[in-house]
Amino acid sequence: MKIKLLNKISPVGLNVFDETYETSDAIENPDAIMVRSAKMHDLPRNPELLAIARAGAGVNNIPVDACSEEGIVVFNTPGANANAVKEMVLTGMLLASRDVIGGVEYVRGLEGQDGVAKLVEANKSNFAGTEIQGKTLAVIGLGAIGVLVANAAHSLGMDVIGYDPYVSVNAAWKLSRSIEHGDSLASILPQADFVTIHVPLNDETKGYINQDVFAMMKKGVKLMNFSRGEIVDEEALLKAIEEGIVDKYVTDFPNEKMVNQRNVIAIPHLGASTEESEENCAVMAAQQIRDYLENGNIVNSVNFPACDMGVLKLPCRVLIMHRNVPKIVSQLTQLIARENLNISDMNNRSRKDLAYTMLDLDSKADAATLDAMRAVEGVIRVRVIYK
Ligand SMILES: NC(=O)c1ccc[n+]([C@@H]2O[C@H](COP(=O)([O-])OP(=O)(O)OC[C@H]3O[C@@H](n4cnc5c(N)ncnc54)[C@H](O)[C@@H]3O)[C@@H](O)[C@H]2O)c1
Ligand SMILES: O=C(O)[C@H](O)COP(=O)(O)O
Repeated sequence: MKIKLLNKISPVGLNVFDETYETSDAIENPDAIMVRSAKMHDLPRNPELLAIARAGAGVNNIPVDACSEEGIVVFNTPGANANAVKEMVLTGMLLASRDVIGGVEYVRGLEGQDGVAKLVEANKSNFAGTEIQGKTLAVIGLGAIGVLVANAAHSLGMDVIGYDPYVSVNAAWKLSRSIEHGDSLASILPQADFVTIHVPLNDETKGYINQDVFAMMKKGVKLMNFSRGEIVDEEALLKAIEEGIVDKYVTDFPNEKMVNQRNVIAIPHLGASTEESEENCAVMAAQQIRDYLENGNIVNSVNFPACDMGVLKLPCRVLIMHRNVPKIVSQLTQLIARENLNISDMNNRSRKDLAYTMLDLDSKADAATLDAMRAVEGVIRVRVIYK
Protein backbone atom coordinates (compact mmCIF):
# COMPACT_ATOMS: atom_id res chain seq x y z
CA MET A 1 0.00 0.00 0.00
CA LYS A 2 1.28 3.46 -0.88
CA ILE A 3 0.66 6.46 1.35
CA LYS A 4 1.51 9.89 -0.02
CA LEU A 5 2.45 12.57 2.51
CA LEU A 6 1.42 16.07 1.50
CA ASN A 7 2.82 17.71 4.65
CA LYS A 8 5.41 16.93 7.26
CA ILE A 9 3.79 14.14 9.30
CA SER A 10 5.15 13.08 12.71
CA PRO A 11 7.38 9.98 12.39
CA VAL A 12 5.59 8.50 15.41
CA GLY A 13 2.44 8.39 13.28
CA LEU A 14 4.27 6.90 10.31
CA ASN A 15 5.51 4.08 12.57
CA VAL A 16 1.90 2.86 12.66
CA PHE A 17 2.46 1.55 9.11
CA ASP A 18 4.27 -1.80 8.88
CA GLU A 19 6.65 -2.98 6.15
CA THR A 20 3.78 -3.64 3.74
CA TYR A 21 3.35 0.13 3.45
CA GLU A 22 5.43 2.70 1.63
CA THR A 23 5.16 6.29 2.87
CA SER A 24 6.74 9.28 1.16
CA ASP A 25 6.03 12.70 -0.28
CA ALA A 26 7.20 11.49 -3.70
CA ILE A 27 4.73 8.64 -4.18
CA GLU A 28 2.66 8.52 -7.35
CA ASN A 29 -0.80 6.94 -7.60
CA PRO A 30 -1.23 6.51 -3.83
CA ASP A 31 -3.84 4.33 -2.12
CA ALA A 32 -4.18 6.99 0.58
CA ILE A 33 -2.97 10.51 1.33
CA MET A 34 -1.99 12.02 4.68
CA VAL A 35 -2.29 15.79 4.83
CA ARG A 36 -2.29 18.69 7.27
CA SER A 37 -3.02 22.15 5.84
CA ALA A 38 -1.85 21.66 2.23
CA LYS A 39 -4.55 22.92 -0.15
CA MET A 40 -5.87 19.97 -2.15
CA HIS A 41 -8.67 21.60 -4.14
CA ASP A 42 -6.61 21.97 -7.32
CA LEU A 43 -4.57 18.77 -6.99
CA PRO A 44 -5.38 15.83 -9.29
CA ARG A 45 -6.71 12.64 -7.67
CA ASN A 46 -5.65 9.26 -9.09
CA PRO A 47 -8.39 6.64 -9.66
CA GLU A 48 -6.82 4.20 -7.16
CA LEU A 49 -7.05 6.74 -4.30
CA LEU A 50 -9.22 5.29 -1.51
CA ALA A 51 -8.76 7.66 1.42
CA ILE A 52 -7.48 11.04 2.55
CA ALA A 53 -6.66 11.51 6.22
CA ARG A 54 -6.36 15.03 7.60
CA ALA A 55 -3.98 14.83 10.58
CA GLY A 56 -5.88 17.61 12.32
CA ALA A 57 -9.37 19.07 12.57
CA GLY A 58 -10.22 21.49 9.74
CA VAL A 59 -11.00 19.92 6.34
CA ASN A 60 -11.63 23.12 4.37
CA ASN A 61 -8.39 22.44 2.43
CA ILE A 62 -9.87 19.18 1.03
CA PRO A 63 -12.50 18.94 -1.75
CA VAL A 64 -14.78 16.79 0.41
CA ASP A 65 -17.84 16.82 -1.90
CA ALA A 66 -15.81 15.78 -4.95
CA CYS A 67 -14.19 13.01 -2.87
CA SER A 68 -17.63 11.74 -1.87
CA GLU A 69 -18.67 11.52 -5.52
CA GLU A 70 -15.52 9.50 -6.27
CA GLY A 71 -15.91 7.17 -3.28
CA ILE A 72 -12.88 8.56 -1.46
CA VAL A 73 -13.26 8.53 2.33
CA VAL A 74 -12.03 11.71 4.03
CA PHE A 75 -10.97 11.31 7.66
CA ASN A 76 -9.93 13.84 10.29
CA THR A 77 -8.71 13.38 13.86
CA PRO A 78 -11.30 14.96 16.17
CA GLY A 79 -9.87 16.34 19.39
CA ALA A 80 -6.32 15.14 18.75
CA ASN A 81 -4.90 18.66 18.69
CA ALA A 82 -7.49 20.35 20.93
CA ASN A 83 -5.25 20.70 23.98
CA ALA A 84 -2.50 22.37 21.95
CA VAL A 85 -4.99 24.90 20.59
CA LYS A 86 -6.50 25.48 24.04
CA GLU A 87 -3.06 26.37 25.42
CA MET A 88 -2.50 28.74 22.49
CA VAL A 89 -5.84 30.47 23.03
CA LEU A 90 -4.95 31.05 26.67
CA THR A 91 -1.59 32.42 25.49
CA GLY A 92 -3.42 34.68 23.04
CA MET A 93 -5.72 36.03 25.75
CA LEU A 94 -2.73 36.78 27.98
CA LEU A 95 -0.77 38.42 25.13
CA ALA A 96 -3.83 40.55 24.38
CA SER A 97 -4.06 41.63 28.05
CA ARG A 98 -0.41 42.16 28.97
CA ASP A 99 1.95 43.88 26.54
CA VAL A 100 4.57 41.14 26.76
CA ILE A 101 5.38 41.45 23.05
CA GLY A 102 5.90 45.25 23.27
CA GLY A 103 7.91 44.85 26.46
CA VAL A 104 10.22 42.21 25.03
CA GLU A 105 10.79 44.29 21.89
CA TYR A 106 11.61 47.29 24.12
CA VAL A 107 14.18 45.27 26.09
CA ARG A 108 15.81 43.99 22.88
CA GLY A 109 16.19 47.64 21.81
CA LEU A 110 18.27 48.31 24.94
CA GLU A 111 21.15 46.14 23.70
CA GLY A 112 24.47 47.91 24.17
CA GLN A 113 23.07 50.52 26.60
CA ASP A 114 24.27 51.01 30.18
CA GLY A 115 21.92 50.84 33.16
CA VAL A 116 19.43 48.41 31.60
CA ALA A 117 18.00 47.34 34.98
CA LYS A 118 17.33 50.96 35.92
CA LEU A 119 15.81 51.75 32.50
CA VAL A 120 13.37 48.87 32.57
CA GLU A 121 12.14 49.82 36.01
CA ALA A 122 11.65 53.41 34.84
CA ASN A 123 9.74 52.43 31.69
CA LYS A 124 7.85 49.27 32.61
CA SER A 125 4.63 51.17 33.20
CA ASN A 126 4.40 51.65 29.40
CA PHE A 127 3.72 47.92 29.12
CA ALA A 128 1.30 47.41 32.02
CA GLY A 129 -1.91 45.49 31.35
CA THR A 130 -5.00 43.93 32.85
CA GLU A 131 -5.78 40.48 34.26
CA ILE A 132 -8.09 37.89 32.77
CA GLN A 133 -9.46 36.74 36.14
CA GLY A 134 -12.94 38.14 36.71
CA LYS A 135 -13.46 39.01 33.03
CA THR A 136 -16.14 37.46 30.83
CA LEU A 137 -15.24 35.16 27.94
CA ALA A 138 -17.67 34.29 25.13
CA VAL A 139 -16.88 31.02 23.36
CA ILE A 140 -18.40 30.60 19.88
CA GLY A 141 -18.46 26.87 19.05
CA LEU A 142 -18.38 24.30 21.83
CA GLY A 143 -16.67 21.38 20.13
CA ALA A 144 -13.40 19.69 21.04
CA ILE A 145 -11.46 22.97 21.38
CA GLY A 146 -14.25 25.28 22.55
CA VAL A 147 -15.08 23.01 25.52
CA LEU A 148 -11.44 22.81 26.65
CA VAL A 149 -11.01 26.59 26.34
CA ALA A 150 -14.26 27.25 28.23
CA ASN A 151 -13.34 24.90 31.09
CA ALA A 152 -9.75 26.19 31.34
CA ALA A 153 -10.84 29.84 31.30
CA HIS A 154 -13.38 29.09 34.01
CA SER A 155 -10.70 27.47 36.17
CA LEU A 156 -8.56 30.62 35.72
CA GLY A 157 -11.37 32.66 37.29
CA MET A 158 -13.17 33.90 34.18
CA ASP A 159 -16.94 33.97 33.73
CA VAL A 160 -17.63 31.93 30.62
CA ILE A 161 -20.63 31.91 28.35
CA GLY A 162 -20.86 29.74 25.22
CA TYR A 163 -22.90 29.48 22.05
CA ASP A 164 -23.23 26.45 19.79
CA PRO A 165 -26.56 25.69 18.12
CA TYR A 166 -25.33 22.22 17.06
CA VAL A 167 -23.50 21.20 20.23
CA SER A 168 -23.00 17.43 20.44
CA VAL A 169 -24.14 15.42 23.45
CA ASN A 170 -20.56 14.28 23.95
CA ALA A 171 -19.25 17.88 24.06
CA ALA A 172 -22.08 18.97 26.35
CA TRP A 173 -21.14 16.21 28.81
CA LYS A 174 -17.57 17.52 28.98
CA LEU A 175 -18.53 21.14 29.58
CA SER A 176 -18.20 22.39 33.15
CA ARG A 177 -21.58 22.99 34.79
CA SER A 178 -20.52 26.55 35.56
CA ILE A 179 -20.45 27.53 31.88
CA GLU A 180 -23.56 29.42 30.82
CA HIS A 181 -25.09 28.88 27.37
CA GLY A 182 -26.58 31.51 25.12
CA ASP A 183 -29.12 30.85 22.40
CA SER A 184 -27.67 33.35 19.92
CA LEU A 185 -24.57 35.46 19.35
CA ALA A 186 -26.60 38.46 20.47
CA SER A 187 -27.19 36.77 23.84
CA ILE A 188 -23.49 36.20 24.60
CA LEU A 189 -21.50 38.98 22.92
CA PRO A 190 -22.67 42.20 24.60
CA GLN A 191 -21.26 41.23 28.02
CA ALA A 192 -17.99 39.65 26.81
CA ASP A 193 -14.56 41.17 27.46
CA PHE A 194 -13.01 38.38 25.41
CA VAL A 195 -14.45 36.44 22.47
CA THR A 196 -12.95 33.26 21.07
CA ILE A 197 -14.06 31.52 17.87
CA HIS A 198 -14.01 27.69 17.57
CA VAL A 199 -16.21 26.81 14.60
CA PRO A 200 -15.22 25.10 11.33
CA LEU A 201 -14.93 27.16 8.15
CA ASN A 202 -17.86 26.29 5.86
CA ASP A 203 -20.50 28.08 3.78
CA GLU A 204 -22.39 29.03 6.94
CA THR A 205 -19.40 30.42 8.84
CA LYS A 206 -17.53 32.26 6.06
CA GLY A 207 -17.63 35.91 7.11
CA TYR A 208 -19.63 34.87 10.23
CA ILE A 209 -18.07 37.62 12.36
CA ASN A 210 -19.29 40.54 10.27
CA GLN A 211 -20.29 44.16 10.80
CA ASP A 212 -23.59 43.20 12.46
CA VAL A 213 -21.79 40.86 14.86
CA PHE A 214 -19.13 43.46 15.72
CA ALA A 215 -21.99 45.84 16.49
CA MET A 216 -23.14 43.40 19.24
CA MET A 217 -19.73 43.45 20.96
CA LYS A 218 -18.71 45.47 23.98
CA LYS A 219 -16.25 48.34 23.32
CA GLY A 220 -12.65 47.23 23.93
CA VAL A 221 -13.24 43.51 23.36
CA LYS A 222 -10.31 41.19 22.70
CA LEU A 223 -11.06 38.74 19.87
CA MET A 224 -9.25 35.41 19.44
CA ASN A 225 -9.37 33.62 16.08
CA PHE A 226 -7.68 30.24 16.17
CA SER A 227 -10.25 28.71 13.77
CA ARG A 228 -9.77 30.11 10.25
CA GLY A 229 -9.07 33.61 8.90
CA GLU A 230 -12.07 33.65 6.54
CA ILE A 231 -14.53 33.33 9.43
CA VAL A 232 -13.88 36.98 10.28
CA ASP A 233 -14.86 39.67 7.75
CA GLU A 234 -11.60 41.64 7.61
CA GLU A 235 -13.07 44.92 6.37
CA ALA A 236 -15.55 44.87 9.25
CA LEU A 237 -12.75 43.91 11.66
CA LEU A 238 -10.52 46.83 10.64
CA LYS A 239 -13.49 49.20 11.03
CA ALA A 240 -14.22 47.72 14.47
CA ILE A 241 -10.58 48.25 15.48
CA GLU A 242 -10.76 51.85 14.18
CA GLU A 243 -13.94 52.47 16.20
CA GLY A 244 -12.41 51.01 19.38
CA ILE A 245 -14.86 48.09 19.47
CA VAL A 246 -11.98 45.61 19.08
CA ASP A 247 -9.02 46.40 21.31
CA LYS A 248 -6.95 43.41 20.17
CA TYR A 249 -7.40 40.81 17.43
CA VAL A 250 -5.27 37.72 17.96
CA THR A 251 -5.21 35.54 14.86
CA ASP A 252 -3.46 32.30 13.94
CA PHE A 253 -4.05 33.09 10.24
CA PRO A 254 -2.01 36.06 9.03
CA ASN A 255 -2.37 37.25 5.44
CA GLU A 256 -0.86 40.16 3.50
CA LYS A 257 -3.36 42.55 5.06
CA MET A 258 -2.95 41.37 8.66
CA VAL A 259 0.83 41.05 9.02
CA ASN A 260 1.39 44.46 10.51
CA GLN A 261 -1.94 45.96 11.51
CA ARG A 262 -2.29 48.08 14.59
CA ASN A 263 -3.84 46.09 17.47
CA VAL A 264 -3.46 42.80 15.60
CA ILE A 265 -1.32 40.03 17.04
CA ALA A 266 -0.68 37.63 14.18
CA ILE A 267 0.75 34.18 14.91
CA PRO A 268 2.00 31.89 12.09
CA HIS A 269 -0.65 29.12 12.46
CA LEU A 270 0.97 27.56 15.52
CA GLY A 271 -2.20 26.38 17.27
CA ALA A 272 -1.59 22.67 16.68
CA SER A 273 2.19 22.85 16.32
CA THR A 274 3.32 20.96 19.41
CA GLU A 275 5.18 17.68 19.47
CA GLU A 276 2.34 16.05 21.39
CA SER A 277 -0.42 17.25 19.11
CA GLU A 278 1.46 16.40 15.90
CA GLU A 279 2.03 12.87 17.24
CA ASN A 280 -1.59 12.44 18.38
CA CYS A 281 -2.96 13.58 15.04
CA ALA A 282 -0.53 11.51 12.96
CA VAL A 283 -1.09 8.32 14.98
CA MET A 284 -4.87 8.66 14.86
CA ALA A 285 -4.87 9.45 11.12
CA ALA A 286 -2.53 6.53 10.33
CA GLN A 287 -4.60 4.08 12.41
CA GLN A 288 -7.78 5.18 10.66
CA ILE A 289 -6.17 4.74 7.22
CA ARG A 290 -4.85 1.27 8.10
CA ASP A 291 -8.19 0.12 9.45
CA TYR A 292 -9.93 1.34 6.31
CA LEU A 293 -7.43 -0.11 3.83
CA GLU A 294 -7.08 -3.46 5.64
CA ASN A 295 -10.59 -4.00 7.02
CA GLY A 296 -12.80 -1.44 5.29
CA ASN A 297 -13.82 0.05 8.66
CA ILE A 298 -14.70 3.75 8.70
CA VAL A 299 -14.01 5.71 11.89
CA ASN A 300 -13.98 9.53 12.08
CA SER A 301 -14.85 10.23 8.48
CA VAL A 302 -16.25 13.64 7.59
CA ASN A 303 -18.11 12.41 4.49
CA PHE A 304 -19.03 8.69 4.86
CA PRO A 305 -20.92 7.10 7.77
CA ALA A 306 -19.08 5.39 10.62
CA CYS A 307 -19.20 1.63 9.97
CA ASP A 308 -17.10 -0.97 11.73
CA MET A 309 -17.10 -4.78 11.48
CA GLY A 310 -13.81 -5.31 13.24
CA VAL A 311 -10.85 -7.22 11.83
CA LEU A 312 -11.57 -9.32 8.74
CA LYS A 313 -11.69 -13.00 9.74
CA LEU A 314 -13.66 -14.57 6.86
CA PRO A 315 -12.24 -15.19 3.36
CA CYS A 316 -13.82 -12.13 1.76
CA ARG A 317 -15.23 -8.71 2.64
CA VAL A 318 -17.04 -6.67 -0.01
CA LEU A 319 -17.34 -2.93 0.59
CA ILE A 320 -19.88 -0.91 -1.33
CA MET A 321 -20.25 2.87 -1.29
CA HIS A 322 -23.60 3.95 -2.64
CA ARG A 323 -26.36 6.51 -2.59
CA ASN A 324 -28.73 6.36 0.35
CA VAL A 325 -31.79 5.38 -1.72
CA PRO A 326 -34.23 2.42 -1.61
CA LYS A 327 -33.57 -1.03 -3.13
CA ILE A 328 -29.78 -0.84 -3.48
CA VAL A 329 -28.96 -3.23 -0.65
CA SER A 330 -31.54 -5.76 -1.86
CA GLN A 331 -30.06 -5.67 -5.39
CA LEU A 332 -26.56 -6.19 -3.99
CA THR A 333 -27.58 -9.15 -1.83
CA GLN A 334 -29.49 -10.70 -4.74
CA LEU A 335 -26.35 -10.60 -6.86
CA ILE A 336 -24.48 -12.40 -4.08
CA ALA A 337 -27.27 -14.99 -3.72
CA ARG A 338 -27.32 -15.57 -7.49
CA GLU A 339 -23.77 -16.96 -7.22
CA ASN A 340 -24.66 -19.09 -4.19
CA LEU A 341 -22.31 -17.05 -2.03
CA ASN A 342 -23.21 -16.92 1.66
CA ILE A 343 -23.29 -13.61 3.59
CA SER A 344 -22.08 -14.43 7.09
CA ASP A 345 -22.31 -10.93 8.43
CA MET A 346 -23.23 -7.50 7.15
CA ASN A 347 -23.51 -3.86 8.15
CA ASN A 348 -25.18 -0.95 6.40
CA ARG A 349 -24.94 2.66 7.53
CA SER A 350 -25.99 5.93 5.99
CA ARG A 351 -25.13 9.57 6.37
CA LYS A 352 -27.17 12.20 4.56
CA ASP A 353 -27.33 11.01 0.91
CA LEU A 354 -24.44 8.54 1.16
CA ALA A 355 -24.44 4.96 2.44
CA TYR A 356 -21.89 2.22 3.03
CA THR A 357 -22.51 -1.51 3.05
CA MET A 358 -20.03 -4.12 4.30
CA LEU A 359 -20.62 -7.80 3.46
CA ASP A 360 -18.56 -10.63 4.96
CA LEU A 361 -18.71 -13.73 2.73
CA ASP A 362 -17.80 -17.35 3.45
CA SER A 363 -16.00 -17.62 0.13
CA LYS A 364 -14.40 -15.30 -2.40
CA ALA A 365 -16.64 -13.20 -4.61
CA ASP A 366 -15.87 -13.59 -8.32
CA ALA A 367 -15.00 -10.67 -10.59
CA ALA A 368 -18.28 -10.92 -12.55
CA THR A 369 -20.37 -10.53 -9.36
CA LEU A 370 -18.32 -7.52 -8.29
CA ASP A 371 -18.74 -5.95 -11.74
CA ALA A 372 -22.49 -6.58 -11.59
CA MET A 373 -22.55 -4.76 -8.23
CA ARG A 374 -20.66 -1.83 -9.76
CA ALA A 375 -23.34 -1.63 -12.45
CA VAL A 376 -26.22 -1.22 -9.95
CA GLU A 377 -27.62 2.29 -10.26
CA GLY A 378 -26.58 4.41 -7.29
CA VAL A 379 -23.42 2.42 -6.54
CA ILE A 380 -20.37 4.70 -6.32
CA ARG A 381 -17.56 2.27 -5.63
CA VAL A 382 -17.09 -1.44 -4.87
CA ARG A 383 -13.95 -2.74 -3.23
CA VAL A 384 -13.09 -6.24 -2.09
CA ILE A 385 -10.64 -7.41 0.55
CA TYR A 386 -9.52 -11.06 0.63
CA LYS A 387 -8.06 -12.61 3.75
N1 LIG B 1 -5.22 27.05 14.85
C1 LIG B 1 -5.06 25.76 14.71
O1 LIG B 1 -3.96 25.26 14.59
C2 LIG B 1 -6.27 24.87 14.73
C3 LIG B 1 -6.19 23.57 15.25
C4 LIG B 1 -7.32 22.76 15.28
C5 LIG B 1 -8.52 23.26 14.78
N2 LIG B 1 -8.55 24.50 14.24
C6 LIG B 1 -9.82 25.05 13.71
O2 LIG B 1 -10.77 25.01 14.76
C7 LIG B 1 -11.99 24.48 14.27
C8 LIG B 1 -12.72 23.81 15.40
O3 LIG B 1 -11.98 22.67 15.83
P1 LIG B 1 -12.61 21.61 16.84
O4 LIG B 1 -11.61 20.52 16.97
O5 LIG B 1 -13.13 22.28 18.07
O6 LIG B 1 -13.83 21.10 15.96
P2 LIG B 1 -15.21 20.47 16.47
O7 LIG B 1 -15.86 19.93 15.25
O8 LIG B 1 -14.98 19.56 17.61
O9 LIG B 1 -16.05 21.73 17.00
C9 LIG B 1 -16.64 22.69 16.18
C10 LIG B 1 -17.91 23.15 16.88
O10 LIG B 1 -18.43 24.27 16.17
C11 LIG B 1 -19.85 24.18 16.25
N3 LIG B 1 -20.45 25.02 15.23
C12 LIG B 1 -20.58 24.76 13.90
N4 LIG B 1 -21.19 25.80 13.29
C13 LIG B 1 -21.44 26.72 14.27
C14 LIG B 1 -22.03 28.00 14.26
N5 LIG B 1 -22.50 28.54 13.13
N6 LIG B 1 -22.10 28.69 15.44
C15 LIG B 1 -21.64 28.15 16.59
N7 LIG B 1 -21.08 26.92 16.66
C16 LIG B 1 -20.97 26.24 15.49
C17 LIG B 1 -20.13 22.69 16.07
O11 LIG B 1 -21.41 22.35 16.56
C18 LIG B 1 -19.02 22.08 16.91
O12 LIG B 1 -19.43 21.84 18.23
C19 LIG B 1 -11.54 23.53 13.15
O13 LIG B 1 -12.58 23.32 12.20
C20 LIG B 1 -10.36 24.24 12.55
O14 LIG B 1 -10.79 25.12 11.52
C21 LIG B 1 -7.47 25.32 14.22
O1 LIG C 1 -7.41 22.36 11.60
C1 LIG C 1 -6.39 22.04 12.20
O2 LIG C 1 -6.22 20.92 12.73
C2 LIG C 1 -5.32 23.07 12.38
O3 LIG C 1 -5.53 24.22 11.67
C3 LIG C 1 -3.92 22.57 12.38
O4 LIG C 1 -3.33 22.70 11.12
P1 LIG C 1 -1.85 22.10 10.91
O5 LIG C 1 -1.99 20.62 11.04
O6 LIG C 1 -1.47 22.52 9.53
O7 LIG C 1 -0.99 22.69 11.96
